[in-house]
Amino acid sequence: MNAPLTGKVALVTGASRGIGKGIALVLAEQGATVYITGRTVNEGDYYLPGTVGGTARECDERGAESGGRGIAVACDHGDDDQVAALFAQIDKEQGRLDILVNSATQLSEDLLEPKPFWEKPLSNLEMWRVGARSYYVCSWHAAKMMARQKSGLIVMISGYTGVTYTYGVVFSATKALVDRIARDMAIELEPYDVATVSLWQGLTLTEKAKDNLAKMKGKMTNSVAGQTGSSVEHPGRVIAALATDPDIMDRSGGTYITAEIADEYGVVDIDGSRIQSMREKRGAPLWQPIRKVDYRGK
Ligand SMILES: NC(=O)c1ccc[n+]([C@@H]2O[C@H](COP(=O)([O-])OP(=O)(O)OC[C@H]3O[C@@H](n4cnc5c(N)ncnc54)[C@H](O)[C@@H]3O)[C@@H](O)[C@H]2O)c1
Repeated sequence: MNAPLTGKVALVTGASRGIGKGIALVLAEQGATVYITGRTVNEGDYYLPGTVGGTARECDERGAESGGRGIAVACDHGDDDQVAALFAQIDKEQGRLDILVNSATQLSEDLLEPKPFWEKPLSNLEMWRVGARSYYVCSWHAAKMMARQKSGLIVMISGYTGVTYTYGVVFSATKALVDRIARDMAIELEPYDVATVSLWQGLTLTEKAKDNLAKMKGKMTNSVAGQTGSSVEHPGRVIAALATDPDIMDRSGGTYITAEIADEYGVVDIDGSRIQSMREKRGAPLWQPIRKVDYRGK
């Protein structure tokens, strides 16, 4: 029963499907109690696949040996009151929070349409509301609990798009913003031994990504060409390694390429394969994530 994350409490936002779901499953398998959010209200079959209840059930199954489990909470991350209620619930039920993974992002339907920004609707700014602002709001709540307990890890799921042009102006700016939020939060959280990191995730074979790749067949954009992609669980394995690293504070405030940090921890994908970083694969030296630096006034 003594798994690496036994006794730890985690929250993974946007985990009814996609990367959030993959991360939740790994954290539960490694022993954590994982709160899972998504907007889906499960009327009828609570455990419907593709809903928060469905992920919670899979977490229970994956945590059968380690004592890990999933707790589903319907929460729209665009609604501050719902998010406040979520954190009040975690505090009441667990009294602590060890890991926050910000993953919920409301991608626009026209994300892949190659139109300039002024020809896309202003509603695309939803990606800032649920994808950047929402990362800040959850981190704000989590920081209160983590500073109180003097430990914790806050993870931003970000991407190379923080420094590259990918899928247009709004999407790229979303990732640049969350990278920067993680860097500055780290400075203020350092006295409390709470770490923040932003992870540049490469192509990940979510349900949606597989669908998009099928649609794009034969007309691959520069941003995805040549990538093989990882499973949705690979980033979860990396986050579990970060969460159990006794020297995690040395990394706090940094932006890391998930594939590169996986190599540092000896983490492989579920099929045993090593995931290659896009930077390595395509020799793109300008894609420099910023590792931990103290840039205060320097
Ligand atoms: N898939 C990739 O290849 C890839 C690569 C790099 C980075 N990322 C990043 O990973 C993160 C997750 O992306 P994904 O590919 O898993 O997306 P996805 O669309 O498959 O999953 C998004 C999840 O967020 C939830 N969500 C969306 N809006 C919400 C809201 N308002 N409230 C609560 N939950 C909400 C959805 O229900 C879903 O569970 C995003 O930040 C994305 O930019 C993805």
